[in-house]
Amino acid sequence: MDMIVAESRGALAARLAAEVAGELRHALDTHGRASLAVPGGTTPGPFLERLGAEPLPWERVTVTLSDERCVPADHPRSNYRLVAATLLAGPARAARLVPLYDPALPPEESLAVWSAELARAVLPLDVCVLGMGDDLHTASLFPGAAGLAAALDPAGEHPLLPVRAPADGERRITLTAPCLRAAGHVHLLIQGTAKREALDRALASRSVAEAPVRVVLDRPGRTTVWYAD
Ligand SMILES: O=C(O)[C@H](O)[C@@H](O)[C@H](O)[C@H](O)COP(=O)(O)O
Repeated sequence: MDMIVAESRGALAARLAAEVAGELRHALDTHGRASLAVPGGTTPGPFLERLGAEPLPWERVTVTLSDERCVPADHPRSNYRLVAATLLAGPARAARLVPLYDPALPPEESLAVWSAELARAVLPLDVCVLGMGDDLHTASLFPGAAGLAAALDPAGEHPLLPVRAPADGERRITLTAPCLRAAGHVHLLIQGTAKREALDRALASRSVAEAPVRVVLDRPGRTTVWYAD
């Protein structure tokens, strides 16, 4: 795991956007298309906006989410809504955004439909940008979550699984650990001393169940942590 510390949160967003754009360009040059997963939450907005302004052939890029709350796409908590409003607000609007959840379908059918679409058109991810919580979750792989063991299973064959966030029981859909670990490049975007301290706890932890973010940390040269105070 490599770590880059930026002098400000603005510089962090700009530097990560340039790095991810370069990795997408490499994927496009190598196999004609590129796939990217991005997180929701309160941190990634400036990064997503900077990336979306990059001059790429976005019509050949497929974007999806690291996880999704089980809410309609126009709901304030929707990650799809966040990404559509930031990353896809400019030149990147030509990209295809693949959701992880369709409230119009029964949950099992929604999971099957989008799992199949990820397998057909998105996976393996060329680039995966993730966030992290102070509780050491990433995507929606929350410690103590109902469904966590199946989502962490290294032999698991599902790219997507349902979980419930332990704090409030919110239903979520998450990319699973094998799916995250198969990504070409993983970038963990964190800000603030509380998350810096949480990262230290994750690195010291010996339990993936207690520190799910570990599923992407032990990847020398393929995972980079991006941090600013
Ligand atoms: O749906 C989500 O909430 C995200 O995908 C989640 O994994 C997020 O990255 C972390 O919870 C950090 O969130 P903040 O950026 O808000 O701290």
